[in-house]
Amino acid sequence: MINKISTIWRFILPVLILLAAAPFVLITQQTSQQLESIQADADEQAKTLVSLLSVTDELVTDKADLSMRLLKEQSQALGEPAIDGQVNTQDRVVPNLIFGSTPITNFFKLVDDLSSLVGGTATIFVKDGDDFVRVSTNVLRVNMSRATATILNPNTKAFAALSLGKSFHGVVDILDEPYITRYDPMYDANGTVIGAYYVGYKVDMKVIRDAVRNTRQLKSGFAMVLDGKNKVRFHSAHVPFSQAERLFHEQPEGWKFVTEEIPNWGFKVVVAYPLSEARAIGLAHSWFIIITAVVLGTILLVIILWQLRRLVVNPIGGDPALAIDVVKRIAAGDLENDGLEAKPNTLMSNVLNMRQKLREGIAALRESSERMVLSASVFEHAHDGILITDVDLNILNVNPAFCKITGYSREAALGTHPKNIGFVDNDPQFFEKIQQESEYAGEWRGEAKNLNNKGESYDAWIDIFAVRDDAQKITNYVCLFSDITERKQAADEIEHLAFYDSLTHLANRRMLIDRLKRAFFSSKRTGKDGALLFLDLDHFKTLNDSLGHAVGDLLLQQVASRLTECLRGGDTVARVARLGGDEFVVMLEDLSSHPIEAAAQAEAVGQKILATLNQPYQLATHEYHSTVSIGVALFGDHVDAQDDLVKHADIAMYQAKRAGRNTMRFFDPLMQEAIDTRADLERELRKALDRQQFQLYYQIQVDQLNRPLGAEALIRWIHPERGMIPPFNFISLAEETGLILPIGEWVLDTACAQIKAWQTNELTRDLTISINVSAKQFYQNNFVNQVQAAVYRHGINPSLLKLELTESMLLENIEDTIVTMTALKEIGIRFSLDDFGTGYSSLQYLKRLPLTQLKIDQSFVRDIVCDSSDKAIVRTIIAMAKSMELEVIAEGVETRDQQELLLKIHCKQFQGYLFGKPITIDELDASLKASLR
Ligand SMILES: Nc1nc2c(ncn2[C@@H]2O[C@H](COP(=O)(O)O[C@H]3[C@@H](O)[C@H](n4cnc5c(=O)[nH]c(N)nc54)O[C@@H]3COP(=O)(O)O)[C@@H](O)[C@H]2O)c(=O)[nH]1
Repeated sequence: MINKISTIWRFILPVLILLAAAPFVLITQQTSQQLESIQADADEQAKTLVSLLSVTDELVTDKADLSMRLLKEQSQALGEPAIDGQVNTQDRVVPNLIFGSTPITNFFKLVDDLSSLVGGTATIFVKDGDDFVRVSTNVLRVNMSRATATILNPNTKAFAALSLGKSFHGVVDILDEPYITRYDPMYDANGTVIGAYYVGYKVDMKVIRDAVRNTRQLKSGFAMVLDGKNKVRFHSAHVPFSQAERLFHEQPEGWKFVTEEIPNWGFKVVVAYPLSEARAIGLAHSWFIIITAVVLGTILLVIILWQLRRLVVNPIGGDPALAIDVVKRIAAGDLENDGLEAKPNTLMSNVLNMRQKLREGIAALRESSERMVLSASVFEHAHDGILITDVDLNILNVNPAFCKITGYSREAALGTHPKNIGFVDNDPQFFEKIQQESEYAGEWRGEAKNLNNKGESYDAWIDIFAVRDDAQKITNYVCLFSDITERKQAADEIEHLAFYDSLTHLANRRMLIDRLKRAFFSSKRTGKDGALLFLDLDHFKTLNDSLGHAVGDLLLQQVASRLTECLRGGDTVARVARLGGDEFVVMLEDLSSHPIEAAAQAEAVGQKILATLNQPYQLATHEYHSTVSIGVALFGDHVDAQDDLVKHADIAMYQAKRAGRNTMRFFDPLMQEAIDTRADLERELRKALDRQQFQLYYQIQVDQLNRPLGAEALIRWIHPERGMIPPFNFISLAEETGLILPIGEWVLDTACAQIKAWQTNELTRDLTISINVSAKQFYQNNFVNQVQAAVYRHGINPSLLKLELTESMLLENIEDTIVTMTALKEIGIRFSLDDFGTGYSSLQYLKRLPLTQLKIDQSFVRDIVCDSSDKAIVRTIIAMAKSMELEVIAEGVETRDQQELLLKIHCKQFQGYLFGKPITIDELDASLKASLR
């Protein structure tokens, strides 16, 4: 229905109906008004005609009254009326009426005088029996003779009144002419009616007749005057008499008759008109109103339509009923797309948009609710534990699997922090890190050790991710986890079986090869060497054969555990494997990049193993003594395949067997020789300190005018057989063996003693001594105390002692370095940064070190004259030192050209062969004496 009739039409239709009905109502009303008006007009016409007659009546009646009075007065002037016998008149015998003595019959003077005086007619009647007979009259017959002896028509009202002794006043038709008459009874002296007086005036009907004749009611309507016998006396001229008479008598329905009675006369005035004409006139009158109403109505309708469209339909964007229908359907939950379209930016378009959005929203909600139901189901039934926290990691919800895995009830978990219920027990800072990192990553997964509610540890696979709101702000964390303890154990077991020896639980050959691959790769990347030690127990077969395999197995197990034990906590990374039988392999990584040093490190480990495995074994009830032969191959022995390295070590092991067992051999003979030499050197070095074979040489340091500033103390080993051994040949060995600590202490003490000696001489008391400090020495816990003790012991000015440190050693642990240097600086000790320019010092770090001096490495000085890049580096170092307010000393200055160039670029301190090689103190003192004098 709504679709069939639009709201506009539903609005317009009643208006149109009203507009259409209005003319009918108007016509009806107008016609009815017109009919009433015509009716009133007819009434008015009738009344006017009546009043005309009434006026005539009044005028004539007054005249008749006056005439009657005069007639009586004049009669009575003659005397009292009486009857005196009879008299004959016109052949009729009638009582003889006399006034006084005057007979009245045929006495005409009274009546004629009256007529001549006031007009009209007059008559005196005598009563004869019941009749009233005219005895004196000036009323004429048709033949113009006086109408004496005629009687008053007994059928008239006048006769009836007189018979009763009453007067009569009214219109009487006399000879078809209307007369206004007055009849008064005449009494004799006894009061008996003996006769009657009459006066009458013929009514002049001309005026009335003319008025009636000219009367026209509407077009066909007319007026007429009827007498008391309903005889038409006058009628409108435009209507024939017969028609007027017929219409009056027939009184047809289509005609309206208005009748007015004329009192006294018995006449009536009738105004008649056809109703059809009245209606036609009403209709004619209504046309203007109808047309006006239709025009105004149409204009009104157009305005209403225009405004309706402008104010309602256009903003709505369609039929309002349609919009209401759509809204109702939306309210009822019907959001189906019915293909409706609307102009943009209208209510309808917005409603349709809203419906579209609602539909999409509900679809999304439905989908999300389905997902939520699914999620809830997953949450409840998941085998993995799930916990949800707020942004501060307070637990908001946990699932049943959580309770099953952790043993904590839901109530116990809610509101608490995961770490309070044993999550990631292996990393106390874990959740802080997660929170810090989640801003960027938002997701973390991996293995962790958790504790259950009984405090038992279990392996968990944890997957944590952050949930963010629309503004990408983290609102929650969700943690999914599973207990992988059993899985891990099974995997570990499988791995163990695949990669480990079941008897000793050491790595097997497969594992060894795999680790070797990685170690090779790492060695190539870092440049650090590695070694493989191939171990074979001596005479193991004999043990097996004599005491049985079970005892043999016991030995193997104890060897394995001793190997593991003795290699734990060493300086190098060591991994132990059993290849089978009595063969073991030890892999060493991160050895020195220097082959000899690497070999020495490997040799040291080998020696340790030999010593460890040499200890007696308790094999069940048997005490047993075993030895081992070890073959060593270095990664640097030009092998690419891991198997080759194992073979090399195996070959070396056989060499050890051939050498008498219970010993170690290197695969490379040269290496073996170097190792042997080194071993000798170490033994010698250990004795050297006790035997005072060390001596300090001093190399002078000068200013820009070649004046002595001090000297660098450089150690020399004066070997009784090998002669003077330079520091290059033994310092690194001393560092590796730890002998550098007593050696360094000796250097410090000797240098302080020398400063003290110089302090006693005025010429040398301001000279400084620089000593080289190795990393091991510097990072001793008591190094600061050591220096301080030496300074106090010798009572020297600490500012004359300069410690030379290298960049690489300082940066090993910058924070500890700063602490140590600062403590020494507080004592008054000064620092020189040795070999400057060869390391990768960051300015940022250098700024934090309390340095006094930068020592430009001799490698830059060597070619400074011919190599522009060296010159640029040195210039930069000098500029940088200046900006940091540090002194600069150039070492290795051998030529005058080098010095001059360095002077030009503002280097003011020098050390090198140009000024003097390292020499004994005696030589230096002699030289100083000469130059300072
Ligand atoms: N921990 C300790 N280390 C020490 C000690 N004494 C020395 N050393 C370290 O040995 C390095 C080598 O010293 P050395 O062989 O004595 O060489 C020094 C000079 O002889 C040499 N030099 C000096 N001037 C010249 C030159 O003009 N030409 C040239 N070819 N060589 C020259 O330079 C070495 C001094 O170097 P530096 O120490 O960097 O100033 C030595 O570098 C120390 O690391 C010790 O007691 N303890």
